Amino acid sequence: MKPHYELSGPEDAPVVVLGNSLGTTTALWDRQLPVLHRRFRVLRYDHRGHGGSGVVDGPYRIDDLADDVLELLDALGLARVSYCGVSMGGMVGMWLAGHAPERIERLVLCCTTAGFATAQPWLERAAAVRGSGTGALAAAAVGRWFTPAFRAESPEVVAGFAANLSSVDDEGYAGCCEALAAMDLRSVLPVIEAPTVVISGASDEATPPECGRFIADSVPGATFHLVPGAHLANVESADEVSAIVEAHL
Ligand SMILES: O=C(O)CC1=CCC(=O)O1
Repeated sequence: MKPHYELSGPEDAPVVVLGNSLGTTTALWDRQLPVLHRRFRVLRYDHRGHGGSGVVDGPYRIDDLADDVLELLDALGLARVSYCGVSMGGMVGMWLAGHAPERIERLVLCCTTAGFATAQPWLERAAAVRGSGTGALAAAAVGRWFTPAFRAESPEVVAGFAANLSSVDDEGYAGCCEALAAMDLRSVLPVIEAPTVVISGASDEATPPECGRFIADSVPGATFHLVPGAHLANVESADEVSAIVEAHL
């Protein structure tokens, strides 16, 4: 299904697509926009069930989320783009670069993994959210997304992310959890041709730095950066991440 999208920045500039993590919306990238708009046309979109996108019943697979991006690129007449993704958005990026290499110019993978050790926690979370809704997850989620120091310093930013998560459709969130349960992208990493940068948050417990290092070691020529922050390190270390992204793209 074609997702909700927002295009911004200079109309004649090369396009970079920004992919979000589970439970977040296009607002995830607000802090990167001033830097990216200097040189790029920015295409942000929401995963199915998230933000302004429609929802279909789950379970989904990462392939479905990636097909949504390809449908959007086709609808906008974009043959080839660069792609940056945080967490689940990064998984979509790995899938696209591995399965549709002709569409991906350069790749940034932030706070992500090519596979989880076990599916069970994701299946349990899918069941929990179908029972109690996304609002019930918000407090625990922001505890994974931001360090205690950032939560204390920027409570209004954290509250905004919690509110956005609470607005995510329950079935859409659950379907994405099931995509994460089934996701294993390890076999595509060695065939990725797009020049790739991997970024991890030093305090990320959801996709710890060793997950990023594994990706960087497996994608030919990829480089690895460790920045301060937890799972949404692009928010917490916005300047560092923006500089890495701009330099790579
Ligand atoms: O559990 C979370 O919220 C962290 C996370 C894992 C995959 C993703 O996109 O976010």
